[in-house]
Amino acid sequence: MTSENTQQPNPEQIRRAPKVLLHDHLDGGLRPATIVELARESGYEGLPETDPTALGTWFRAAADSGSLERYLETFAHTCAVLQTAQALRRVAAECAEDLAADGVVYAEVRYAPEQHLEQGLTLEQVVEAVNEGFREGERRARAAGHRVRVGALLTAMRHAARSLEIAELANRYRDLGVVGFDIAGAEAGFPPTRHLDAFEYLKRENNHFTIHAGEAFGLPSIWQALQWCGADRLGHGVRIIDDIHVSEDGGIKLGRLASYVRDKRIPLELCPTSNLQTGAASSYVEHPIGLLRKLHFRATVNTDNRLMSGTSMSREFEHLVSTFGYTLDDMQWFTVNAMKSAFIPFDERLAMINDVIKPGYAELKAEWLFRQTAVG
Ligand SMILES: O=c1[nH]cnc2c1ncn2[C@@H]1O[C@H](CO)[C@@H](O)[C@H]1O
Ligand SMILES: [Zn+2]
Repeated sequence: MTSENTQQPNPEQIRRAPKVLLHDHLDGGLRPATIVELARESGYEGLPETDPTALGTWFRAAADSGSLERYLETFAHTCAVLQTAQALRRVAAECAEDLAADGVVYAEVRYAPEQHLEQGLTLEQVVEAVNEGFREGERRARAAGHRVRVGALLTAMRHAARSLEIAELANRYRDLGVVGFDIAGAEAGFPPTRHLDAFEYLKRENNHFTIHAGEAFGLPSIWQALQWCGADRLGHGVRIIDDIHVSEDGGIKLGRLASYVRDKRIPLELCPTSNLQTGAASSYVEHPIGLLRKLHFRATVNTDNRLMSGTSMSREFEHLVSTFGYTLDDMQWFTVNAMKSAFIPFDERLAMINDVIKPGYAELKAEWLFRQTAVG
């Protein structure tokens, strides 16, 4: 007699399972049909395709380039149609709705306010429009029978010079819909220490931040993000694998940095599909998440960019379940890891774990007890 716990969840169970998402870009998750409509309304003529299905395919193919720099070029089109408060509100609302429909119960969604100023919005207007959109999306999700809570992370672009200003913005909107700060963009040539003043400011304010590090560039980037900048979490951090040595007899030795990351329970915001597109990993089976999970790193599963990567939280888990044979218990482990690592207060994280996540998995795990056996 085996219990359902040891079995792999099917796609429908994966979708219903409560999931927590820490690394998702607002400008990387638009619905293709919405991009087409927004481009038409705003007169943007640069779209490579105007049929939504073809456009979705174009984004996935263009992002599947083997290089982070080329992956990032595709964001020119999504940012181009996100220049008004109305567009930002709409896309944020749809984001919350889509996540909720996919079974996400808590999400931190990031975007760079400085990329939405081309038509005269102020930084504050950008943040307020996105916040209103998230609240609207949460309400619509609830009306459709789903519950989701979405917090915003404000991103500063690492090649630009506005990080202190964006950090101050994140601090001003703290407890008003913004839960933290991030830096993103091309990694090679733009070390996080360029933005030390922003990180030091946030630390003095007792605020939270994550840093994209260890995606396109390796250990020095992770080391700087943690030991110079003081990041609470690592955006990707997947290259920590370079400091984990597996010998031929299967023995495993962690270097000093990998030990630190594991010992200090530094959350890794892993994004498997995105990594395959940018060349940070070559296949799901070779993706470091398998080993990092075995070694009990604080690993979490994320989408990065649902549009460019043609993915969702459920799809990421489907790949992991079929590649590594993960069970509902593994899914719960990743989900609890993510909830523990969120930037909302401890009591709220604990309540999400105890009152939402664990009961949700218990319910799914108990289903086999009530299965119907054949009659006659
Ligand atoms: O995986 C990534 N690595 C680094 N930067 C990224 C990634 N995905 C998106 N962005 C960048 O973050 C900006 C704000 O959301 C996006 O416009 C994109 O340039
Ligand atoms: Zn990212």
